[in-house]
Amino acid sequence: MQTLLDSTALARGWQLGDGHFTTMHARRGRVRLWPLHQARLMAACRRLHMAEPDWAAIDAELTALPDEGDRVVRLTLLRGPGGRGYGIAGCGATQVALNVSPFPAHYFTWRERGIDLGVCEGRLGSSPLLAGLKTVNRLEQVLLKAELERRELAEGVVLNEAGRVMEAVTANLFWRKGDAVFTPELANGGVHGTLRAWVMGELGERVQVVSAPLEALQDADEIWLTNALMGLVPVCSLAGRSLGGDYSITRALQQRYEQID
Ligand SMILES: C=C(O[C@@H]1C=C(C(=O)O)C=C[C@H]1N)C(=O)O
Ligand SMILES: Cc1ncc(COP(=O)(O)O)c(C=O)c1O
Repeated sequence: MQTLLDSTALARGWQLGDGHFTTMHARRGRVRLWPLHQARLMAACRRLHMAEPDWAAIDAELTALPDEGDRVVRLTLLRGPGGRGYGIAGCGATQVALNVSPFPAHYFTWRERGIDLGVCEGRLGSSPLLAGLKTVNRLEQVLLKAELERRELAEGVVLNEAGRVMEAVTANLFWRKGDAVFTPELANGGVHGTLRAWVMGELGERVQVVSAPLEALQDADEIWLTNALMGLVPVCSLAGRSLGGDYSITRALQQRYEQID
Protein backbone atom coordinates (compact mmCIF):
# COMPACT_ATOMS: atom_id res chain seq x y z
CA MET A 1 0.00 0.00 0.00
CA GLN A 2 1.44 3.39 -0.94
CA THR A 3 -0.25 6.77 -0.96
CA LEU A 4 0.08 10.40 -1.83
CA LEU A 5 3.80 10.62 -2.48
CA ASP A 6 5.15 12.72 -5.31
CA SER A 7 8.68 13.09 -6.58
CA THR A 8 9.15 16.69 -5.44
CA ALA A 9 8.35 15.80 -1.84
CA LEU A 10 10.63 12.79 -2.12
CA ALA A 11 13.34 15.18 -3.29
CA ARG A 12 13.34 16.95 0.11
CA GLY A 13 13.27 13.56 1.79
CA TRP A 14 16.17 12.29 -0.32
CA GLN A 15 18.22 15.46 -0.39
CA LEU A 16 17.73 16.66 3.18
CA GLY A 17 16.12 13.85 5.14
CA ASP A 18 13.34 16.36 5.73
CA GLY A 19 10.68 14.25 7.37
CA HIS A 20 9.83 11.82 10.12
CA PHE A 21 8.10 8.49 10.52
CA THR A 22 6.66 5.90 12.81
CA THR A 23 6.73 2.11 12.61
CA MET A 24 3.63 0.39 13.97
CA HIS A 25 2.33 -3.10 14.71
CA ALA A 26 -1.04 -3.90 13.17
CA ARG A 27 -2.75 -6.91 14.71
CA ARG A 28 -5.91 -8.28 13.07
CA GLY A 29 -6.22 -5.06 11.08
CA ARG A 30 -5.87 -2.68 14.04
CA VAL A 31 -2.81 -0.53 14.68
CA ARG A 32 -1.72 -1.02 18.28
CA LEU A 33 -1.33 2.15 20.36
CA TRP A 34 -2.36 4.33 17.41
CA PRO A 35 -3.08 7.35 19.71
CA LEU A 36 0.55 7.29 20.92
CA HIS A 37 1.90 7.04 17.36
CA GLN A 38 -0.35 9.88 16.25
CA ALA A 39 0.65 12.02 19.24
CA ARG A 40 4.35 11.54 18.41
CA LEU A 41 3.76 12.36 14.73
CA MET A 42 1.87 15.52 15.73
CA ALA A 43 4.61 16.57 18.14
CA ALA A 44 7.26 16.00 15.45
CA CYS A 45 5.28 18.08 12.92
CA ARG A 46 5.19 20.91 15.47
CA ARG A 47 8.89 20.72 16.29
CA LEU A 48 9.93 20.49 12.63
CA HIS A 49 7.50 23.27 11.57
CA MET A 50 5.78 20.87 9.20
CA ALA A 51 2.11 21.10 8.28
CA GLU A 52 0.01 18.28 9.76
CA PRO A 53 -1.03 15.64 7.24
CA ASP A 54 -4.61 14.85 6.25
CA TRP A 55 -5.49 12.68 9.27
CA ALA A 56 -8.86 11.67 7.82
CA ALA A 57 -7.12 10.20 4.73
CA ILE A 58 -4.66 8.36 6.97
CA ASP A 59 -7.50 7.04 9.16
CA ALA A 60 -9.24 5.75 6.05
CA GLU A 61 -6.11 3.88 4.97
CA LEU A 62 -5.56 2.41 8.43
CA THR A 63 -9.18 1.32 8.67
CA ALA A 64 -8.78 -0.59 5.40
CA LEU A 65 -5.89 -2.76 6.64
CA PRO A 66 -6.55 -6.50 6.16
CA ASP A 67 -8.36 -7.91 9.20
CA GLU A 68 -5.86 -10.72 9.78
CA GLY A 69 -2.51 -11.64 11.31
CA ASP A 70 0.35 -9.33 12.23
CA ARG A 71 1.78 -6.65 9.95
CA VAL A 72 4.32 -3.83 10.11
CA VAL A 73 2.80 -0.51 9.07
CA ARG A 74 5.23 2.33 8.44
CA LEU A 75 3.85 5.85 8.13
CA THR A 76 6.33 8.38 6.73
CA LEU A 77 5.62 12.13 6.63
CA LEU A 78 7.79 14.28 4.36
CA ARG A 79 7.74 18.05 4.13
CA GLY A 80 5.83 19.12 1.04
CA PRO A 81 7.50 20.41 -2.12
CA GLY A 82 8.98 23.91 -2.30
CA GLY A 83 11.55 26.01 -0.54
CA ARG A 84 15.06 26.72 -1.76
CA GLY A 85 17.99 24.75 -0.32
CA TYR A 86 17.26 24.31 3.37
CA GLY A 87 14.52 26.97 3.27
CA ILE A 88 11.01 25.90 4.16
CA ALA A 89 9.09 29.05 3.21
CA GLY A 90 6.40 28.15 0.70
CA CYS A 91 6.59 24.39 1.11
CA GLY A 92 3.36 22.59 0.23
CA ALA A 93 1.20 20.12 2.08
CA THR A 94 2.94 17.36 4.02
CA GLN A 95 3.22 14.20 1.94
CA VAL A 96 2.40 10.78 3.32
CA ALA A 97 3.60 7.27 2.53
CA LEU A 98 2.00 4.25 4.15
CA ASN A 99 3.81 0.95 3.69
CA VAL A 100 2.65 -2.42 4.93
CA SER A 101 5.10 -5.31 5.25
CA PRO A 102 5.30 -8.75 6.88
CA PHE A 103 5.84 -8.88 10.64
CA PRO A 104 9.30 -10.11 11.78
CA ALA A 105 8.36 -13.34 13.58
CA HIS A 106 11.58 -13.46 15.62
CA TYR A 107 10.20 -10.69 17.84
CA PHE A 108 7.69 -13.19 19.28
CA THR A 109 10.60 -15.48 20.21
CA TRP A 110 12.50 -12.55 21.73
CA ARG A 111 9.48 -11.66 23.90
CA GLU A 112 9.21 -15.18 25.22
CA ARG A 113 12.86 -16.18 25.64
CA GLY A 114 14.58 -12.82 26.03
CA ILE A 115 17.86 -11.81 24.38
CA ASP A 116 21.51 -11.33 25.23
CA LEU A 117 22.35 -7.64 25.08
CA GLY A 118 25.73 -6.32 24.01
CA VAL A 119 27.25 -2.90 24.49
CA CYS A 120 27.88 -0.97 21.26
CA GLU A 121 31.25 0.62 20.58
CA GLY A 122 29.58 3.27 18.41
CA ARG A 123 28.20 6.23 20.36
CA LEU A 124 25.34 8.63 19.76
CA GLY A 125 26.16 12.27 19.16
CA SER A 126 24.39 15.05 21.01
CA SER A 127 21.54 16.47 18.94
CA PRO A 128 19.25 18.56 21.13
CA LEU A 129 17.26 20.02 18.23
CA LEU A 130 16.22 16.55 17.12
CA ALA A 131 16.20 14.71 20.46
CA GLY A 132 13.25 12.38 20.82
CA LEU A 133 12.16 12.65 17.18
CA LYS A 134 12.05 9.72 14.81
CA THR A 135 13.28 11.65 11.80
CA VAL A 136 14.07 9.91 8.54
CA ASN A 137 17.75 10.76 9.26
CA ARG A 138 18.79 7.48 10.87
CA LEU A 139 22.38 7.04 9.75
CA GLU A 140 23.60 6.67 13.32
CA GLN A 141 21.25 3.68 13.68
CA VAL A 142 22.31 2.28 10.29
CA LEU A 143 25.94 2.31 11.47
CA LEU A 144 25.05 0.89 14.88
CA LYS A 145 23.00 -1.88 13.26
CA ALA A 146 26.01 -2.64 11.02
CA GLU A 147 28.04 -3.03 14.21
CA LEU A 148 25.43 -5.44 15.63
CA GLU A 149 25.54 -7.45 12.42
CA ARG A 150 29.34 -7.52 12.38
CA ARG A 151 29.50 -8.64 16.03
CA GLU A 152 26.51 -11.01 15.64
CA LEU A 153 24.64 -9.30 18.47
CA ALA A 154 20.83 -9.27 18.68
CA GLU A 155 20.80 -5.80 20.22
CA GLY A 156 23.14 -3.46 22.02
CA VAL A 157 23.12 -0.68 24.59
CA VAL A 158 24.12 2.63 23.03
CA LEU A 159 25.90 5.30 25.07
CA ASN A 160 26.34 8.95 24.18
CA GLU A 161 29.71 10.60 23.80
CA ALA A 162 29.71 11.37 27.54
CA GLY A 163 29.27 7.67 28.34
CA ARG A 164 25.65 7.96 29.52
CA VAL A 165 23.19 5.21 28.62
CA MET A 166 20.76 6.39 25.91
CA GLU A 167 18.83 3.47 24.40
CA ALA A 168 19.36 0.34 22.32
CA VAL A 169 19.96 0.43 18.56
CA THR A 170 16.29 -0.03 17.61
CA ALA A 171 14.58 0.24 20.97
CA ASN A 172 14.31 2.09 24.27
CA LEU A 173 15.41 0.52 27.48
CA PHE A 174 14.36 0.28 31.11
CA TRP A 175 15.98 -1.31 34.13
CA ARG A 176 15.00 -2.18 37.67
CA LYS A 177 17.11 -2.12 40.82
CA GLY A 178 15.13 -3.39 43.79
CA ASP A 179 11.74 -1.70 43.46
CA ALA A 180 12.98 1.31 41.53
CA VAL A 181 12.59 1.48 37.74
CA PHE A 182 14.73 3.68 35.53
CA THR A 183 14.86 4.82 31.92
CA PRO A 184 17.40 7.15 30.29
CA GLU A 185 16.79 10.84 29.97
CA LEU A 186 16.65 11.73 26.24
CA ALA A 187 17.10 15.50 26.23
CA ASN A 188 20.04 15.38 23.81
CA GLY A 189 19.28 12.41 21.61
CA GLY A 190 17.41 9.15 21.24
CA VAL A 191 13.83 8.46 20.24
CA HIS A 192 10.79 9.04 22.45
CA GLY A 193 9.38 5.59 21.78
CA THR A 194 5.67 4.91 21.80
CA LEU A 195 6.18 1.77 23.93
CA ARG A 196 8.40 3.79 26.27
CA ALA A 197 5.53 6.26 26.67
CA TRP A 198 3.12 3.38 27.28
CA VAL A 199 5.36 1.80 29.95
CA MET A 200 5.82 5.17 31.65
CA GLY A 201 2.04 5.61 31.68
CA GLU A 202 1.56 2.14 33.21
CA LEU A 203 4.23 2.51 35.90
CA GLY A 204 3.62 6.21 36.59
CA GLU A 205 5.85 7.81 39.21
CA ARG A 206 7.65 4.54 39.81
CA VAL A 207 9.78 5.29 36.71
CA GLN A 208 12.70 7.64 37.24
CA VAL A 209 14.14 9.32 34.14
CA VAL A 210 17.88 9.49 34.72
CA SER A 211 21.23 10.24 33.16
CA ALA A 212 23.13 7.09 34.10
CA PRO A 213 26.48 5.45 33.33
CA LEU A 214 26.78 1.89 32.03
CA GLU A 215 27.57 0.72 35.60
CA ALA A 216 23.92 1.38 36.55
CA LEU A 217 22.83 -1.20 33.98
CA GLN A 218 25.55 -3.63 35.03
CA ASP A 219 24.16 -3.40 38.57
CA ALA A 220 20.51 -3.89 37.52
CA ASP A 221 18.23 -6.71 38.71
CA GLU A 222 16.19 -6.64 35.49
CA ILE A 223 16.49 -4.95 32.09
CA TRP A 224 13.99 -4.86 29.25
CA LEU A 225 13.77 -3.29 25.80
CA THR A 226 10.74 -1.73 24.17
CA ASN A 227 9.66 -0.86 20.69
CA ALA A 228 6.39 -0.95 18.83
CA LEU A 229 7.30 -4.14 16.98
CA MET A 230 9.23 -6.13 19.56
CA GLY A 231 6.88 -5.08 22.36
CA LEU A 232 8.63 -5.74 25.70
CA VAL A 233 11.72 -7.94 25.49
CA PRO A 234 13.47 -9.26 28.61
CA VAL A 235 17.26 -9.12 28.71
CA CYS A 236 18.92 -12.37 29.83
CA SER A 237 22.49 -11.10 29.94
CA LEU A 238 24.43 -7.87 29.49
CA ALA A 239 27.83 -8.11 27.80
CA GLY A 240 28.03 -11.79 28.71
CA ARG A 241 26.99 -11.42 32.38
CA SER A 242 23.72 -13.13 33.35
CA LEU A 243 21.12 -10.92 34.99
CA GLY A 244 19.77 -13.75 37.15
CA GLY A 245 16.49 -14.45 35.36
CA ASP A 246 14.07 -12.28 37.38
CA TYR A 247 11.76 -10.88 34.70
CA SER A 248 8.91 -10.00 37.07
CA ILE A 249 8.11 -6.48 35.83
CA THR A 250 8.73 -7.36 32.20
CA ARG A 251 6.33 -10.30 32.41
CA ALA A 252 3.66 -8.24 34.21
CA LEU A 253 3.91 -5.49 31.59
CA GLN A 254 3.85 -8.02 28.74
CA GLN A 255 0.57 -9.41 30.09
CA ARG A 256 -1.00 -5.97 30.27
CA TYR A 257 0.29 -5.10 26.80
CA GLU A 258 -1.23 -8.30 25.36
CA GLN A 259 -4.64 -7.26 26.61
CA ILE A 260 -4.79 -3.91 24.85
CA ASP A 261 -5.41 -3.21 21.16
C1 LIG B 1 13.61 1.79 10.24
C2 LIG B 1 12.43 1.29 10.58
O1 LIG B 1 12.06 1.05 11.90
C3 LIG B 1 12.94 1.01 12.96
C4 LIG B 1 13.94 -0.07 12.81
C5 LIG B 1 13.68 -1.37 13.20
C6 LIG B 1 14.63 -2.47 12.89
O2 LIG B 1 15.69 -2.21 12.29
O3 LIG B 1 14.33 -3.64 13.22
C7 LIG B 1 12.52 -1.64 13.93
C8 LIG B 1 11.68 -0.63 14.32
C9 LIG B 1 12.11 0.78 14.20
N1 LIG B 1 12.84 1.13 15.37
C10 LIG B 1 11.42 0.95 9.59
O4 LIG B 1 11.65 1.15 8.39
O5 LIG B 1 10.33 0.49 9.99
C1 LIG C 1 16.47 4.40 17.76
C2 LIG C 1 15.13 3.98 18.27
N1 LIG C 1 14.82 4.18 19.57
C3 LIG C 1 13.63 3.80 20.06
C4 LIG C 1 12.67 3.21 19.26
C5 LIG C 1 11.38 2.80 19.88
O1 LIG C 1 10.26 3.54 19.39
P1 LIG C 1 8.81 2.89 19.37
O2 LIG C 1 8.53 2.43 20.75
O3 LIG C 1 7.90 3.98 18.94
O4 LIG C 1 8.85 1.76 18.40
C6 LIG C 1 12.96 3.00 17.90
C7 LIG C 1 12.06 2.34 16.94
O5 LIG C 1 11.00 2.19 16.94
C8 LIG C 1 14.21 3.41 17.40
O6 LIG C 1 14.53 3.22 16.11
